[in-house]
Amino acid sequence: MNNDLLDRLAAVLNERKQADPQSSYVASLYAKGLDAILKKVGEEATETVIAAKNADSAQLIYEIADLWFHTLVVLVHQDLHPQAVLDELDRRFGLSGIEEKASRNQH
Ligand SMILES: N=c1c2ncn([C@@H]3O[C@H](COP(=O)(O)OP(=O)(O)OP(=O)(O)O)[C@@H](O)[C@H]3O)c2ncn1[C@@H]1O[C@H](COP(=O)(O)O)[C@@H](O)[C@H]1O
Repeated sequence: MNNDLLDRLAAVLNERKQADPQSSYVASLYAKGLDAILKKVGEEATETVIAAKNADSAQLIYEIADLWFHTLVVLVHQDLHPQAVLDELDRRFGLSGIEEKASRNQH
């Protein structure tokens, strides 16, 4: 998922806070509240586990897309931007030193 896609998706998810729940899936989730959104995250996580155990690659990609999507809905619902998660991953990657080792090996 590149940053541009995350930015555009986060902008749409924010806009849906003002949308009609009858016409938008995301607005309908917001209207149901945090517990309903978290229930979807749990369901998608379970479906991800099942797809992986079945070694079904296409289904696994589909379910992880659903899982990532619903975790993005949680972030935006909590007024957080997905960039904060990328920053945290970036920080951990930097701490691991893998980036430096890889660049050293190229020389
Ligand atoms: N990326 C997604 C996306 N991924 C998954 N989903 C929805 O997430 C749900 C996944 O639930 P399930 O797998 O349980 O399938 P389901 O049986 O249809 O779901 P339920 O009836 O149990 O809720 C489905 O209803 C999918 O349509 C998504 N809905 C919307 N988006 C994006 O969000 C944007 C805003 O969506 P709207 O709010 O609908 O305009 C869209 O432009 C899309 O880019």
